[in-house]
Amino acid sequence: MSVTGDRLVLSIPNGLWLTRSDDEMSERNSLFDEMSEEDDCSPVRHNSSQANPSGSVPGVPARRRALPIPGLFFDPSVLLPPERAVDVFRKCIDTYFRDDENINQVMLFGRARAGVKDAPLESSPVDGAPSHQIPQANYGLPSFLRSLLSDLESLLRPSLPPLTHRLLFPPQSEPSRARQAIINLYRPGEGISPHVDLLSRFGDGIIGVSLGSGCVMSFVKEQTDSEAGSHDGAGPTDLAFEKDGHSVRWDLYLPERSILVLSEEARYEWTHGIDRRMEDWVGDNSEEGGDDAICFKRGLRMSITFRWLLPGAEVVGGDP
Ligand SMILES: O=C(O)CCC(=O)C(=O)O
Ligand SMILES: [Fe+2]
Repeated sequence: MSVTGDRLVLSIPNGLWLTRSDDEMSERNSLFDEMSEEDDCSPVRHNSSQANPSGSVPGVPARRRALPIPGLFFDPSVLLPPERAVDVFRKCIDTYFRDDENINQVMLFGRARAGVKDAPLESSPVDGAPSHQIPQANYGLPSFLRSLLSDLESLLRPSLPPLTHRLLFPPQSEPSRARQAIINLYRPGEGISPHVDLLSRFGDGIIGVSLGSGCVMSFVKEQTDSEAGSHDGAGPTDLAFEKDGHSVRWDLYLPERSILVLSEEARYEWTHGIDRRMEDWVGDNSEEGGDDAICFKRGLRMSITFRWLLPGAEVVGGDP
């Protein structure tokens, strides 16, 4: 692990926990799982009621559109423009991952806004104000991530409830907050164990961007005895929904360039994780009730996740 200015770079051998020296050892942060065996899906289409000819267990096909989980926002039609996605992906690879294939995670820290005293002198004048008085959005993050956040702010505005949008992109009048960007790189076959993002470190309102390749993300919620009993046999009929006695699970396909927002119940009460697989079975775009699935082989995937650091948690990477 090394700290360079506002940048904390962690080198994590595949399959090991990201370990910390503080009390968060007991909570999950980012555990990458790697497949030990090669798996493959040769056919492009698959009927979910049949066995997968490659011999792997396809499970239920994942869903492609928003899940009925309060606080989870996902619109498959809201995508980063292709050139922006390629640009950010390349920039991250070149800057953080090119020289060491063992690095699969990088954390960066910034502020939603620099206060007057923190604002860098070189910020460009806006509305005629002297440059040293201009609060700068996402100060501390590299410029390509600041631009990405600005794109996300515009892209998400029409599809998010205003309060959720405000949670992610607070107005200038609100006190400055520390933001973390975590960049995860997944080679095909790798995943991340089901987890809830650290409760002691991160606040509400998480944005995740998928780049390079899609993958299925699974959401699981443990049920109380009364919930388990009351829904007996009456869960959603959607194929991507699974329920056993004690938990419910939804699988959502995140295509490359897509954007996921987790807040409230989705952030606090559901785990999210990515199974380690070489391919994903995804429901086709036909109307509800169709059980055809399409196999997507996983490629090199990068996710960029933006989260709020709780007060006091900023010290992790040094205060910008
Ligand atoms: O790769 C992703 O999209 C999720 C990453 C994640 O959940 C995390 O780093 O906490
Ligand atoms: Fe997470």
